[in-house]
Amino acid sequence: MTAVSLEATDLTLLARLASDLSFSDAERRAALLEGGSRDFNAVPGSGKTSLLAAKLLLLARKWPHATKGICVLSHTNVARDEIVRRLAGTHEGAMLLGYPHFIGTIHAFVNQFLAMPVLRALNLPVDVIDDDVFGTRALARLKGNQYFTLRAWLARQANGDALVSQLFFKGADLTVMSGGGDLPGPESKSGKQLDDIKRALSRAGIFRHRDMFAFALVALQSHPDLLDVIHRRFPMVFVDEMQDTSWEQEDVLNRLFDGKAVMQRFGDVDQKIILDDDDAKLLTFPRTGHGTISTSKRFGPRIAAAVASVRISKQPVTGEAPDDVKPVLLLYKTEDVGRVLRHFGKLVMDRVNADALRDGSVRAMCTRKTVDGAVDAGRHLVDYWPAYAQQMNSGAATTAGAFWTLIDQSSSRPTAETLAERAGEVRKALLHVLREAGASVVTELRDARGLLRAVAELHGSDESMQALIRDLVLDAALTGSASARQALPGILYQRLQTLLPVSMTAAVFAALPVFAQAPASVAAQESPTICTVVHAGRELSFTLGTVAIMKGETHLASLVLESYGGKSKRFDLAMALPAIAGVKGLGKLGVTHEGQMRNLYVAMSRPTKFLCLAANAARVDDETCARLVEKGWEVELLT
Ligand SMILES: Nc1ncnc2c1ncn2[C@@H]1O[C@H](COP(=O)(O)OP(=O)(O)OP(=O)(O)O)[C@@H](O)[C@H]1O
Repeated sequence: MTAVSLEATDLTLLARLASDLSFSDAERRAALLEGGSRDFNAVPGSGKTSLLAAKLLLLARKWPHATKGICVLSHTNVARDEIVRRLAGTHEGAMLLGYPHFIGTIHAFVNQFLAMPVLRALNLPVDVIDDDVFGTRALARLKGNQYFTLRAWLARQANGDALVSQLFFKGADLTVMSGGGDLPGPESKSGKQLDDIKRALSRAGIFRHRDMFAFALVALQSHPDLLDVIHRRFPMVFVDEMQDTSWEQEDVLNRLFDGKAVMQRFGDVDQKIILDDDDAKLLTFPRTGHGTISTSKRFGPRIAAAVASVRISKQPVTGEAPDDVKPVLLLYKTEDVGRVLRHFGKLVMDRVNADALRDGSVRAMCTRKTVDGAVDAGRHLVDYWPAYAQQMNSGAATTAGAFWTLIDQSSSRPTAETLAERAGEVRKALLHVLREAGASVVTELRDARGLLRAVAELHGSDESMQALIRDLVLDAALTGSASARQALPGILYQRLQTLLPVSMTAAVFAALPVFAQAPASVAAQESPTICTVVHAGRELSFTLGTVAIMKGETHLASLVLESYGGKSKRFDLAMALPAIAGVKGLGKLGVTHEGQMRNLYVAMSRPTKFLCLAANAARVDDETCARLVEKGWEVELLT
């Protein structure tokens, strides 16, 4: 190995190279000075990425090799860009931005050094590597006549579409598997047809991201010398956001570098919220003897204490930032759930001045977009902000009620002049339905004008669609009464069936949110992801979304909305609040409950200044509220 070590005297340079950051504590100094392979588990807001960038700046100054480089791997382009931004600011750092070094995502690294060369050798073209494109193309291919048997089999499965759209290659023998569930036996006719779809799309150059890790294993098996070439090229390897690494990815990295190069991995195992990895038990981060960074530069002691109380590993979290705003527990009655976001906006404006708001972000987060459960609100984002449903329809401009509004206009007997307009409204209504049902015929449609053409392209004729539109425009009996409206989803299911996903049953179709009546609280023009509040002569707009989307962010003020775990059958904040208040610990948790706590841990650790938790008043007891107040919280009932 020809790695480079840093010494204590090197650290003095950081006052010049990274003057906005402080590394004076023993934990950060140990991480900077570590010269061997080691993991570092660090709390939210500890500055993992900037610490790594600072370390790289120091290493760059001492790097002696012309043909060997440092390899820096992240999961997201955001983390990569943050590292590059810091390095580009100094002459020393800029030297790491080109050959022989590599700074990029794990995917980019695996593609460049392993998968692409092997795909070329196998004569497989690469047109697109994208999970969504693959899914759309796989479902479109399934419509072909030759897949009749497979369609019949899929129609009997609850997860038919997911099985087809998530086909991937696993291992060096390129076994076809699916992220959507177990496939039928490889010797069965359906199994062979699924295999056929996957391999046909590969020949057309259409892949999913995880396929690249299987091709990486092919590369290593067919060219074992590659192992030596790569670890000799990169004697030092740094991995950021290690908790988001799947076993497929870690396995490739271990084969390449473990025991051969200095490998230092940074992350926070308690922030692992993406749990779709069957092999998660094999993951090794953080390894025994790992280093720790327990102080957060993002938030102060009260937020730190709350964050620590839901940390699954039970390791301490210390908040070093100022602590001048009390956290708030906002309680709401079930009927007031739709007012929570706007009230939070007022709380923020009461506590933070306009200048500070200009420089920092305000966000509202919920673990769940939507979830079933016959329990009181708030279960998910749509309970708090019904317009969010539009966001979930992958760009479809559907609000609950939009379908009925469009259909209503067409049911009042049209005159000849308005006939074309009415047909247009019905086309839009049908587009909403088909989008929400996940019909592949509309995935590439930008608006309803192309609907007939798309249907004609798929089926050779648009006659039945034309007839349906005509009937909906002219036949008031289909839409004109309450009983007709009740029957309409069933009729549409029959008449649209050849366009619907094979696995869609009549019951699932009739329960699509598009057929729900508009809740009175949804203003037609409400944005799906932005809440705007006017209060005391000021206006504040803030974004709402899932915790998964906002992980890694730093906010000025964050609202964490209670959510329901469909499988766990428990509300996350109802579970966590007694622990946050210090009434009792979290106790023994199942896997799904732990997942809920990890999401809360990520969400509650975003703000620098103001943390607000919102929960249904009926689920929080008096003792919890009283103990929170003792700990310096405000508890407010939304009235
Ligand atoms: N060494 C440091 N000295 C002073 N401030 C720091 C330091 N490191 C980070 N910060 C500040 O702390 C905040 C959080 O940093 P950052 O987002 O990099 O943390 P993180 O470890 O990536 O957090 P998370 O794991 O929650 O995504 C930022 O505002 C950043 O400017």
